Order: sequence, then structure tokens, then C-alpha cells
Amino acid sequence: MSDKPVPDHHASDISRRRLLGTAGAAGAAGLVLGATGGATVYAAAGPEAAPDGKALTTVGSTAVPFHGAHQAGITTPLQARGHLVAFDLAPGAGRKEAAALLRRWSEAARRMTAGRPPTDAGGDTGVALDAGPSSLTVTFGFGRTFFGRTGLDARRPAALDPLPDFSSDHLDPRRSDGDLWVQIGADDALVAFHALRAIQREAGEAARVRWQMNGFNRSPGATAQPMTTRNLMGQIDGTGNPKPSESDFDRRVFVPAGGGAEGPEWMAGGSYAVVRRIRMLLDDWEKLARGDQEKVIGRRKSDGAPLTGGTETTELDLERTGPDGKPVIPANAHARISAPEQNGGAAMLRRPFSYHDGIGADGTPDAGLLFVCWQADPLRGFVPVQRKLDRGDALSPFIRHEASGLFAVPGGARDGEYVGQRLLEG
Ligand SMILES: C=CC1=C(C)c2cc3[nH]c(cc4nc(cc5[nH]c(cc1n2)c(C)c5CCC(=O)O)C(CCC(=O)O)=C4C)c(C)c3C=C
Ligand SMILES: [Fe+2]
Repeated sequence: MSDKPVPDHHASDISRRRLLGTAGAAGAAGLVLGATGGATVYAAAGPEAAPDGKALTTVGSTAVPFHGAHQAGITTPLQARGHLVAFDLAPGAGRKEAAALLRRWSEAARRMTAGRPPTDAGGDTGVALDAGPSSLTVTFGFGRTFFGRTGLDARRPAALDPLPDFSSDHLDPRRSDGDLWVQIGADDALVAFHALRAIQREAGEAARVRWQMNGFNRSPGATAQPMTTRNLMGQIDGTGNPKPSESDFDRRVFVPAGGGAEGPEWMAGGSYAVVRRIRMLLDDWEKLARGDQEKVIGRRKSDGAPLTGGTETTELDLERTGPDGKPVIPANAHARISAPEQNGGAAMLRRPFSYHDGIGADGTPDAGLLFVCWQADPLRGFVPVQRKLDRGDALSPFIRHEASGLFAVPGGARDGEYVGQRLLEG
């Protein structure tokens, strides 16, 4: 046995096991109580502080800075909870009211992302009182209609021109578009909800919710060696994303300074978000044998590796044929069709949340992907890829695009500035 001091993580492992043991015992006690009392009684384990005074994880205490060259929530690692909300400006609200709203929203976001209440005015709901910032991010964007309502048509970027119609679209206009868009992400459901309510409250008389969607991802720390996240079809989803370490990452994802063809100067450091609510037809998908599911994507389900072999990060071998002379990665496989080399280099940063809204009117799960992708120009990201997928993606029979939005997300606010100030006051 070593006589070295026990490192910290051992201590927290011990307290974690102890706490889990306590919760287990309380749960068992609850079951016994229920059985002997003749009534159903559930004893919930109360919170018990760790004896060393340390939290079991750093999930709650992690804060993502609000200020920076880019808004948070674009390259931030996927959070466990997400809310996407679109607002329309209220009748009569114009540029002045919009500027005041963005100032209030930015201040609330700046405070909450640091783990503080949204305002100094008191009256906070207290929903997130016992939680830290939990990697909360609040990201703001402008829809095409915002510019007409605020008299700023001349400053509307060409990149906000409506997305083309796609043949497989089943879009609900009431859950699409919007003057303003807010993406909230956090690793704690209460922290995310608290931020959502604060943002809705701070909208005051200036704007009304047009639609709201709620999503989730795997919890951080749930596995010792986290793989890229899985979607509700069970696939590893996100492998082919551009990586911040790649030399062309910024060029693909963020609008450059200079006000050139890519976008107006007020969008420097910003990005365009395409949002699609994509329902998964899970009853049909789950009937498919695993091998057939893998052919739909072109990657293995277990580890995300290409069907041509290797590991998750091995390049797809699109030329390789099997003994039957057919391509191992089928011609209509989703990963083949969407690969940048098949689309003139078009690429986007996909940062989705899964959603589950119960059972739909048709009796099947209303579940799928809140697909959010980020790019410097939608015409060199989402549009060409979706055009191609629309023409013959093997995944198409198992999904349905039900809502859509395109938003200009300006660069991050500098200290003392609010998001969008360069547009609204420039
Ligand atoms: C127009 C863009 C895309 C839509 C819409 C889309 C929907 C969608 N995708 C999956 C599952 C997977 N997609 C994967 C890869 C992938 N998908 C897109 C684009 C769209 N997907 C791209 C650009 C890529 C990367 C291609 C590459 O670089 O090789 C994969 C494979 C793993 C990965 O790379 O992420 C899966 C799985 C679903 C379920 C879905 C709609 C519900
Ligand atoms: Fe995809």
C-alpha cells in the first residue's frame, strides 16, 4: 500500500459512494414505509452536504463568459438542457424599444451566466438559487422580419434572404421564423428554466413569444470517456463537425470583419443560425435492422466509425466497393451526401438538442432533433447541403422537417455593450 496522501478525487469518490448509499437506503426505507403503512409513501432523500465541503462535480460551478468576440452558445460544448424561443416585437414597438430590450436581455444574461439573479430589482423567482451557473449561455439573434419592424431594412444582411423551399418540407409557419431568437443552454434544467423565465419576463411589453422549443442532450460527466453525443435514433451525431483547431474553422463559422460580401460590419464576429425542428419517425426507424440503419447513415451505430472501417475519426472511404461491386457506403447514405467534399466544401457547425414532446396527434412519438447549425453564410453551409439531402437522402423516409428559422446572430458584446448595439445604435 502506498503511504502517499489520498488525492482529492479519491476523497470525492468516497463521499459520492457514501451519498449514493444514503440515497439508496432512504429509497428502500420509502418502499418499506409504503408497504407497511398500506399507503404509497415515497421518502425522498434530502440533500446532504459532502463532509469535505466540496461539490461532487464541477458541473454546477462552471461558468461560460458572456463577453467575448463571439456570443457564447456557438462553440460552447453542448449543454444538457436547451430552450429555443422566438419572439415577435409587439405592435407599436420599434427600434427604440428593441434597443432597450436587447440592453435588458444582455444585462440579465450577463448576470445569470455568472450565477447571479437577472436584475438588482429583487423579485427573482429563486428557481436557480441553489445552483451555480451550470455553463449557462444565452445567445441572441435577429430574424429577417426584425429589420422591417425597426426601420433597419437597409442594414439587413443578404444572408437573411428566405431559405429556399425544399420538397420534403412540412413546415408549420406558427412555429417558424420570428423577429428575435434566443437560444438558452445549461447543464442544469432548473438553471435553463430560470433563464428562460427571466428572458420572457424582461421582454415586458416590447415583445411576445412566437414559439418555444425545449431540448436536451446527455448529462456532462455521465460517462467516464464521453463519446460524441447520440441523437434519439441512437447514432453518434456530430463527428464530421468542423473543429475549432482547424485553420478554416473561423472562416466557415464566423462573419469576418470588414463588411465585405460576407456580411455587414455590425455582424463581424457573428454567425448565422439555421434552426429546424426535425421530427424523427421513430416507430418506422426502430423497425429497421441495425445493419440497415447503419447503411442509411454510412457509419456504425456502436462507435460511429465509417462502414469502410477504422474508428469514429477515420475518414469515410467513399470509393471502396464491396464483393457485390456496390459502394460500401451507399450512394444515398446520409454521411456521404452531406460530406463537405460532396458539396463544394460546404460545411456548418451542427449544435443540436434532442426533443421529446410526448405523443403526437397521429399517435406516434413527437420526438426528434432541434437541429441548429452555425455558419458564416447559409448559402455556403446549410442550403447546398440540404438541397442535396432533399434530392435523395436515405434518412429522408425517417424524418420530417416541421419548423424552420434563419437568424443573424451578431458578434459578442464587449464590456459595457449589449448584444446588437452596433446594429441598433450604429
Ligand atoms: C442540411 C444539413 C443537415 C441536416 C438537416 C441533417 C439532419 C440530420 N442528421 C442526422 C444524423 C447524422 N448526420 C450526420 C452527419 C452530417 N449531417 C450533416 C448535415 C445535416 N444533417 C452534415 C454536414 C454531416 C457531416 C458530414 C461529414 O462531414 O462527413 C451523421 C454522421 C456523424 C456525424 O458526422 O455527425 C449522423 C448520424 C439526423 C438524425 C438528422 C435529422 C434528424
Ligand atoms: Fe446529419
